[in-house]
Amino acid sequence: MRVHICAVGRIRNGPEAALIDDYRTRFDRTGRALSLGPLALHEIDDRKGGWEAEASGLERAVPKGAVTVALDERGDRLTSPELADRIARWRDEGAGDLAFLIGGADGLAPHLRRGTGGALSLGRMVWPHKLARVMLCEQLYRAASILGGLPYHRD
Ligand SMILES: C[S@@+](CC[C@H](N)C(=O)[O-])C[C@H]1O[C@@H](n2cnc3c(N)ncnc32)[C@H](O)[C@@H]1O
Repeated sequence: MRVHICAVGRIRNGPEAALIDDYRTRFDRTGRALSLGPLALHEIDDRKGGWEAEASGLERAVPKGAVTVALDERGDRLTSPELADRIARWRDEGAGDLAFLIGGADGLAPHLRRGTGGALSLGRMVWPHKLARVMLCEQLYRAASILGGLPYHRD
């Protein structure tokens, strides 16, 4: 199952880019034996068009038929093993693509705040979109390490 992050805003250089690259590489390496990945990033321009343009950019970036999960602070608060279980279930049910959606400064348009795979919260506080992307990449790597039986996650 291919995994996608469709996110408003561009991250070029800096600490967030380095962390995202690191977790993405680790996810791809660990996921290969688990039929997970690669992890693709799709960035939507946040400089023109406002909310509606961002929403249609996100919709265009999502592969046809993908299970979609919105990142939203009002979403489901899962443990890391619960997220890993959900990802394994979508994979085992035959989903070809899994796409996570991250909004920009104004958040996701209301109709995108819950995907076909629900909404995922990283806690009740609001994080900058760049940090939300880093945290999601880390949780994806953590999920792969849990499913692969690696000693990275400790309860
Ligand atoms: C700066 S936040 C936007 C906050 C905006 N006020 C809202 O109502 O969504 C940018 C994006 O980061 C993600 N994000 C921020 N905090 C989050 C959290 N606690 N859980 C899940 N996603 C979060 C969401 O995708 C959000 O659209």
